[in-house]
Amino acid sequence: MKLSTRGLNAWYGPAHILFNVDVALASGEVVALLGRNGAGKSTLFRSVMGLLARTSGEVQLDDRPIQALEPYEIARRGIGYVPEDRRVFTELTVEENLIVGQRPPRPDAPRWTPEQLYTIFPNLREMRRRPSGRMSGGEQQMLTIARTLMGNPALVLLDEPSEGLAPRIVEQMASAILLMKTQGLGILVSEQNLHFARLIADRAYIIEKGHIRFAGTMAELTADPALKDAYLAL
Ligand SMILES: Nc1ncnc2c1ncn2[C@@H]1O[C@H](COP(=O)(O)OP(=O)(O)OP(=O)(O)O)[C@@H](O)[C@H]1O
Repeated sequence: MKLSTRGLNAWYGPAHILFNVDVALASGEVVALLGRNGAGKSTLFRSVMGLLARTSGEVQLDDRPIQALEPYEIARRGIGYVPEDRRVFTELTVEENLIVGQRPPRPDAPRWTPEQLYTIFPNLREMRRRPSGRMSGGEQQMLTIARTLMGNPALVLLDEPSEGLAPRIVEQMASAILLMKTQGLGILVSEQNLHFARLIADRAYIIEKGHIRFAGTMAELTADPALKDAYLAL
């Protein structure tokens, strides 16, 4: 499956936030969307999911336009979205949260069970019967991702999955994302942290003030330190 935007613009009320954004994501690859606070990363994800009142340009899934669809229809076509404000059902146990996320399998996407997700996120297995309100922020972040995978998406958009995590948990998150990729999932990860992106991504985009300033491989990005100085946090 392939997701792409062409000439995507987005507004919040009168404020023009995204300018002619072209990005693409295919099954089986991890792509980083890098940019500072307020650069427009979350807005791009929300625009793709049909959550913004005003956009122009195109969002295509396998070359078919999806920008006129409702958010739930876009999700049903196989795009999973994990927003920054991770929300778990705090009264439910870890395993109950996973079951709530379950959707029918799709032929063109990896199929997940709680058991497989526990192999990717071993912490969740130990806590499977614990109410999810009694977990750390990092564990809740992992649970939100795992619950999204229970919907059997072909592609997922992860909004800053490493944010606020302890270094050891950041490493677990990186290996979880790489395991998700080996199952054939396509993953677009927004990130401020170049170090985390280097651990996981094949390609990257840099967004600044709503414009894509760089598109290329991680090797190309690493080879040009001026990009980091100009557009990314240290
Ligand atoms: N609901 C909103 N109404 C008006 N402006 C908004 C709204 N949400 C975000 N913005 C503005 O849009 C711009 C892009 O914000 P966005 O959240 O997409 O950035 P980001 O790259 O995801 O950064 P962050 O890491 O802070 O989430 C910022 O200038 C922000 O102030």
